[in-house]
Amino acid sequence: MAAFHTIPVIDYSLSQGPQKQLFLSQLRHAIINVGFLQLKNSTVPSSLIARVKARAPEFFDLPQSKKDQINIANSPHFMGYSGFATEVTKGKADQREQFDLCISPPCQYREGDPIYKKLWGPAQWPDEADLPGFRDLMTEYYGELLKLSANFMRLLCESLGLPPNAFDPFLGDPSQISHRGKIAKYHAIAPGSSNQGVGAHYDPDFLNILLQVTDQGGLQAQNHKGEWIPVPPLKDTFVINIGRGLEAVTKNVALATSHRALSPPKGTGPRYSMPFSQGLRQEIKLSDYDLDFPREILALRDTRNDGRADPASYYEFETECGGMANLVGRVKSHPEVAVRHYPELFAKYFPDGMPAKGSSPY
Ligand SMILES: O=C(O)CCC(=O)C(=O)O
Ligand SMILES: [Fe+2]
Repeated sequence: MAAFHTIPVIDYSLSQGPQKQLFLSQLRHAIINVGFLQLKNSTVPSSLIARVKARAPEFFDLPQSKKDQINIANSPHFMGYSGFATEVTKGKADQREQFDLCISPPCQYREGDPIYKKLWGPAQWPDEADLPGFRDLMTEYYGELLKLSANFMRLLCESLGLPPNAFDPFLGDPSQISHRGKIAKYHAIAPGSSNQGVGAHYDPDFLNILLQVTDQGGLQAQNHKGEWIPVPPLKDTFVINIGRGLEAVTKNVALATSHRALSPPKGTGPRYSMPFSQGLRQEIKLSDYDLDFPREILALRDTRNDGRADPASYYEFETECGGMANLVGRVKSHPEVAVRHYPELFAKYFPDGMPAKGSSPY
């Protein structure tokens, strides 16, 4: 299979009518050979997308003291504000600020439970008086994304020759699953400084649905030859990409693809984006499942060029249950949270203590 040079744009509305088979074949190609796609005409109303885009930047305009009050380090659930350039990817600081938020059931961890049960719990929200209506708007938006991702998962199964409900064991009761969203602000490149908005990485979970809030571009996906292919912002369109969890459970049929975001060029203003990651049951060990793919689907996987230009960062999905794999991923990227709330994991993954600002062994 030739390396991809564009990101497929797929029309969700085709899946709801007589052209469903065309939709499924386009989806199959994107999932097996690219690992990225852009979904247009989804079920998320464009008026809602417009309101979310208009308000997402407001969080970052709060006074620094207000943002610091809901710092991510307060939260065992890794929810809240991460200051500029505090997150590190592949040893280098990402030139972005972030606000991690979610819709989540209450924290279910009880004394004696596995530690990963602590990972899920409520977001830290800014005061209602500071951003009136912001929390309700984001809650409405994530509710719509959840509906979309549930339907999209069923279509994804069908595109790979599986029954539409093949992923139900991983997804469980939707009201008991926590999903992670975030708003990221990429600052324009300062003279002489790095243009790493977020460094090359694979996403951990099942499915990631990203809204590019502003129009500068900068998101790129890497093909197997190592070339960086732009994922341009398109109106009312979501970027969807496969995570390492879904790759693991499909025995590599679905492809997780390395990607990165470059900082916006000086003079174009900050770039904002909103990644969302679909959660999955914490107790489940993905490698215990053997999905029954038709032979022709496995043949598509086996004839794909599987060389990876970017060595896959390891997410423990092959050896640990989903909750632990996710927790370890969060610990590695947020040692400031781990040192306070997960001291044993911190000691295991950071035996030399807290890394200097702007550096990390991962
Ligand atoms: O902001 C973007 O365009 C990409 C963000 C991303 O890949 C991530 O946060 O995992
Ligand atoms: Fe990502």
